[in-house]
Amino acid sequence: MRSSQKRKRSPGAPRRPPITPRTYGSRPAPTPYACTRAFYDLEREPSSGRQFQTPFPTESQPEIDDSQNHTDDDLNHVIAAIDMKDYGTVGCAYYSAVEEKVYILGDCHSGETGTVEACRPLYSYLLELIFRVCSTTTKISPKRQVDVRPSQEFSVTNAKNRLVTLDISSAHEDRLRFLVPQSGISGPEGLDTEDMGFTLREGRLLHISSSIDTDNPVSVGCAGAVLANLQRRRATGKSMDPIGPTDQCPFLVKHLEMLMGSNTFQSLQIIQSESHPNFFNQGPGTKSPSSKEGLSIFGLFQRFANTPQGRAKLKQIFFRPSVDLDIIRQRHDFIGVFSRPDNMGLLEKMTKALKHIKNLRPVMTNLHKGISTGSAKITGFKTTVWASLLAFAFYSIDIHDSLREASGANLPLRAKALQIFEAAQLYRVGRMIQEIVDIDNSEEQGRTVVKQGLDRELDMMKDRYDGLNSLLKHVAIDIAMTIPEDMEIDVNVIYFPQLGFNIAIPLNDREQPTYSGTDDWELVFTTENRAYFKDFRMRELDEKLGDIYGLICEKEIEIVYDLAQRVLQYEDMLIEASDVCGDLDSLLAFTQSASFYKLTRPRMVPENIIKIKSGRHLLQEMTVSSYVPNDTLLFGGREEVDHDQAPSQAGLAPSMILLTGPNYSGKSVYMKQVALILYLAQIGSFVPADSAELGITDKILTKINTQESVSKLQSTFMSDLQQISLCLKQVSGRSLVLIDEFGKGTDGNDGIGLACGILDHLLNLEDAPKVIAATHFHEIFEHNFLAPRPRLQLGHMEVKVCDEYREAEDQVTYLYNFRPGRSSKSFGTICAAINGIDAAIVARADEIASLAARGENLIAACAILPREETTVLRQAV
Ligand SMILES: Nc1ncnc2c1ncn2[C@@H]1O[C@H](COP(=O)(O)OP(=O)(O)OP(=O)(O)O)[C@@H](O)[C@H]1O
Repeated sequence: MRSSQKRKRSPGAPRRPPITPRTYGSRPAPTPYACTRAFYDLEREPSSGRQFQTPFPTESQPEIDDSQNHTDDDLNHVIAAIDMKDYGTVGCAYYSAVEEKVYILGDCHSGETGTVEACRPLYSYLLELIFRVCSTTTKISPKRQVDVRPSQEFSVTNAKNRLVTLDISSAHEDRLRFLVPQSGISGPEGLDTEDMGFTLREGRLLHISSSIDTDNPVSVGCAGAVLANLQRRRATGKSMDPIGPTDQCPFLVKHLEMLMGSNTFQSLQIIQSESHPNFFNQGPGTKSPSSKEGLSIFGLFQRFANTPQGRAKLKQIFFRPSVDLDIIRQRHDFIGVFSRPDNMGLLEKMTKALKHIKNLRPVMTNLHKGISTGSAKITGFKTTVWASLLAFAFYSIDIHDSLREASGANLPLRAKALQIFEAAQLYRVGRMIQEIVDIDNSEEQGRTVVKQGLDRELDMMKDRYDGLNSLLKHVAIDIAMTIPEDMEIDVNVIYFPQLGFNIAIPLNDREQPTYSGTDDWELVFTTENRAYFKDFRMRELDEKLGDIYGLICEKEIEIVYDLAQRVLQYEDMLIEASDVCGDLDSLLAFTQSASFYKLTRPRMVPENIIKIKSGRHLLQEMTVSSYVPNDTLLFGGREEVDHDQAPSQAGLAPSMILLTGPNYSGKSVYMKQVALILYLAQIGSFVPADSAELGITDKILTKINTQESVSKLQSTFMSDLQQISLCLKQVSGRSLVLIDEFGKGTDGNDGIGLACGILDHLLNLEDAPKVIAATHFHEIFEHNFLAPRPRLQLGHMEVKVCDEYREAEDQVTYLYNFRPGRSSKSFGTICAAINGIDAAIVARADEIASLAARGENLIAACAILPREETTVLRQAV
């Protein structure tokens, strides 16, 4: 607080002193997780009754003396490694000793970025998942042991080094030598791989890439950590029995399997993060390069989520489509209920309320921190804490009331939310805060201010403090009067908490006070441009009022601390309520999307079927003026099919649609549209179609859109092969496989052969997956490489062709209708013309294509020189 006086001038307005925050309370901040990396050793109950011992040295348990022989207990081990990168991606891999197999999960995203805390549910989810898998396969309940390992064990480079040393990677070594020939070396048979210009390591790495998707760096790092652990165990095993046969050594790895990959997410544009256009745009404290959601299906839905926890939940749902019919139906029911016209008002009320709701997890952490530390920043936070809590209580009551009112709602989530909101005592928490905290003043002053009328003593102190303004003004005038009249000096009287009252006099050019007062003035301290003195008046004020500000703060801290303790009694319930707001928000986002994008409820059925009427592609339909919807019918598996369901061709029960059609006719869009409809249905959303009848699909496997990257070792064709190899390894009768133009990156005959081989294999599987494939290899049909069969349906995307297309403006009209049967042409040259390729080049391409079609000698034809060149040559001769 300060009062300023200039000699012979009117006094300036006094102002309050800056707030000095203080530390108060003694409650320690919650300890964050000690680390982000952990091992989980899940050992099933030993059959011999031997005591469980951890192979890892931990504080509580010394390293075991594993001097006993390896028994069946070794086979009971499942070793899982989990890691989180600081931008919210969790990876996981585990080893099953009984199967001698390492499973690698695809990288998962917590939905929230930046904190270990945010990933906690995902950690637990993954762990529970593994735990459940282990228990159900053996029907024995596992025990767990956790160990924390150094980060180097989780590095991707180390992981790759370990993966290439596995026996499985060397199985095809004899073939690897032909994969990457060095330029200039032709690569005759018998040459060593190193002679061929690529190392054995690279070759093995390529082979490994056909089993696992190395675009999941966190999970691949975890696999490395699991392998490191197994290596240590084997070392112990060898030391026990140094001459024992190695194949009897436990903890061998003979198989690798990737459980889910990121490829499908990218190729279907489900979730796509784009790097921030400004690479250096990384705000303070940002731990990773910033990214934003690009054009994606998730982006279309995310815009309807209002809370941070709702957005996080939505992302989790998008990353984890369900195969549980009950879960899917419950979500569909929820959307159905809140899409009803009589519930529209409630939907609006809830979404409005959700806009004011914050995620209480960080709010509660700040409440703890504010109580234990109380730096200036934290004091600022506290204001937000109370405002957020009050808003939460207030608006959650609105949501609670709307849920209660909702008609026709027999929904588990509604029941759960009502129960949680009631248990959270929202009224009580809200009233407590409202009675004590002066929210407006707190925000203005950047600290928690207690309301007037709550504590008499505090009110009196505040009155006295407020009266200081006029008191300081008068004192400043008094002092100014004692300064000689010829000196024009600014005199201020300033109150600093802890330092008390001081006279402030400006410094001159020589950094000396412009006035030093009378004998009783004592210089206390100087700053850059002022000197501060105490005289008898200041000492008197110090004595009478000096502690007042400190006393006010202390009293307020006491009251607020007490309030915080009372609120923290409801912490768990409030956090649950905040989480359930996220659940509601995510499903309400689905509900709003359903009405905004005109989605309909799919009928989820137990049969292995995809039956879509007038399906659409959500992203594509936004980019074209009029989108043409299409139907789809596919049956997977081996079960008997109700042939009435099939289209006009009686008895046809296709598990595969093989699409042909000109370039640009909509083949890729069609196949992606089917996959997306299925995907949306299985995350619990309504779908873009007039109607859809869908059976549960366990995986969507894709060979679409090769992503070329300089950081990748593979060529385009190799990458295609690896994608298809991953598909074939993971496919089941319940899967949907999309194959877009496989085999185009190599010699035509090889490509056709490989494509036919793969399609034939998929059709012949007893438990056949549902497949949509697109190809430009018309030779497949012309030479009958794929025998017709009921499981195979040929289809094409319709186009209207003008015979004299060279002259006509619109040579090909794309109708984008899916039609049964095959198309005979690719119209590649017309596409080239449409896309701006020079007319002369297109004409020449047409000429060569028609010669080839007539079976004429292309060499002779190409040897004919153009007329101008012939003339020039004649003249030269
Ligand atoms: N059903 C549709 N309705 C309207 N426009 C469509 C439809 N399907 C596709 N398109 C348009 O056609 C374009 C090309 O589609 P798509 O990439 O699927 O063709 P394609 O047959 O796979 O081509 P290519 O064989 O060259 O890969 C799309 O970008 C879109 O603009």
